[in-house]
Amino acid sequence: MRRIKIFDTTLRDGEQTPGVSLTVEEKVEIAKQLARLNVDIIEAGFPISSPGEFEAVSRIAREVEGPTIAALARAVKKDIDRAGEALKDAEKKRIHTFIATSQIHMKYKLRKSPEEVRKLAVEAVEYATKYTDDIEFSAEDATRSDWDFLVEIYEAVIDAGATTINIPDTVGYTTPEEFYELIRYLKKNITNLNGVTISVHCHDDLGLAVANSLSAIRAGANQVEVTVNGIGERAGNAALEEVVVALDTRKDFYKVETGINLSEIARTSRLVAHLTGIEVPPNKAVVGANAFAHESGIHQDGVLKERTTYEIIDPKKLGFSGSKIVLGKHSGRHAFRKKLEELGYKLNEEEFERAFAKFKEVADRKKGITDLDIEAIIQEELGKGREKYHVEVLHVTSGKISTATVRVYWNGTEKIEASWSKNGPIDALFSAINKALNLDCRLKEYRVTSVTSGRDALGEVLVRIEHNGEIYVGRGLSTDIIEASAQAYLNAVNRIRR
Ligand SMILES: CC(=O)SCCNC(=O)CCNC(=O)[C@H](O)C(C)(C)COP(=O)(O)OP(=O)(O)OC[C@H]1O[C@@H](n2cnc3c(N)ncnc32)[C@H](O)[C@@H]1OP(=O)(O)O
Ligand SMILES: CC(C)C(=O)C(=O)O
Ligand SMILES: [Mg+2]
Repeated sequence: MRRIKIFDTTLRDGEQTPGVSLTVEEKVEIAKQLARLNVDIIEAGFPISSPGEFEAVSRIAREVEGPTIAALARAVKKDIDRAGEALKDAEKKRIHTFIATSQIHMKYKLRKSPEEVRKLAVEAVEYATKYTDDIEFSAEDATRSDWDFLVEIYEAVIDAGATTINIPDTVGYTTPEEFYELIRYLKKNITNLNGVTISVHCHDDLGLAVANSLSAIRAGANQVEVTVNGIGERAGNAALEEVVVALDTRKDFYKVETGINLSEIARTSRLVAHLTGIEVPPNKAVVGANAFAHESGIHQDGVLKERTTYEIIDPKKLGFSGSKIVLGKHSGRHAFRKKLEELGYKLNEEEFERAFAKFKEVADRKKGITDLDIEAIIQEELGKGREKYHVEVLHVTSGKISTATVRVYWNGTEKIEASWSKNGPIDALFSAINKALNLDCRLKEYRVTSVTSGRDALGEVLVRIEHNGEIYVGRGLSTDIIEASAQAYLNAVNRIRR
């Protein structure tokens, strides 16, 4: 099978993500992880850009074993010197030099003619041979450049010593079909390609970076430049994990392979998200929190019976713990039953149906159903009809000292009133209930969640109380948080005094 080289530019283009700046230590840590992931080339940075960047590239060159270490340089001697010096100690080193070739860039940014640009490119590559024989040349903004000018400049830099020619879609402008044609065109028309690596570098401005990279591979490119989690300038670069996992999953179609150690993908993604501060969106392919999560009943049923019904990638193969079944309003009985089994509940059919109906009712109002919610539903359903105590909140004041007065009913008719003052209204409320019931228990957890939005939002209160060493869960739901708290507390108390 044709081998595709993975050129990781997380530490160079990825660090160009607005708001991201990695310390030397952080860059070294990511580089070591990239080596464990087994990328072929690590673009460690752009040494001329700052002393810290120079130091980071030098440290990576010295400390990271395995991949080739690359450094970026404009087609400028002082940039190439800094890159060459920073790479000095690398076992395998590459200088990556570039210059823009599109009319827009040459005319407005560089203010140079195509002839001058070609000359600078050739001189840069020749100069870089002073430091290494592994030289990559990029024609920046290639996809908006004249195709025949590209052929001319790539031929010239290959003659000058370039061993990799990179075709960047710098502004994410191309499409899979057009990029395919461009790569074919270059392969057909560049006359001195013998053994030279064809690389692509795609940006995601139109959301096509991965598709364009895959299309280029089909057209014959044998190196892809990617970043972990797809971070990078503007909308980012082609995501390493998406390209690599697509090639692996659709090996039947692409018929190529990479050297990536797939089981390191989850760890690498988490490390890069953590150190850059750029969180992975939940719906992101391959590494998003939802990439292997199933919420709807039909899918959950399928996955529980046979994972591959709704999963084309095995999450464990990428270093994730496995698929997730997330309970929500779209879930069905199979998933609900599985969750009850996991939580250790054994319900008869009638209890199960009642609990399931209640679960659907709650899920309609609430975004995320947690294990605690399920526990509360089950306890409430199993205890239905056996509620001994009810509470009425008569009065609550809130201030420096808060006071609550409650009336607690039992056995339908008996009632007692009690008041208590404490620092906060909820504390006063729970103490008043304890007093009315002559109860000794401690509040271990108190949670309020808004289950709907707007001014009349329903608040759900969940309490865990401890009594004689046992934990009891209670749940209350109301538009009034005080009311919901009292209900939740009594709900737990009813379990104690069943
Ligand atoms: C598509 C890409 O991702 S390219 C990489 C982009 N990454 C970065 O720019 C990050 C690091 N960059 C930097 O730290 C700085 O821009 C430096 C150190 C490279 C240069 O800084 P400065 O000398 O202050 O120049 P500045 O960045 O303002 O302008 C860029 C200059 O380089 C020129 N230039 C841009 N690309 C190239 C190139 N590939 N080859 C030669 N010259 C170039 C520009 O025309 C401009 O020249 P001018 O000063 O004669 O007008
Ligand atoms: C330096 C080059 C390869 C680049 O990042 C781009 O063109 O996007
Ligand atoms: Mg780029």
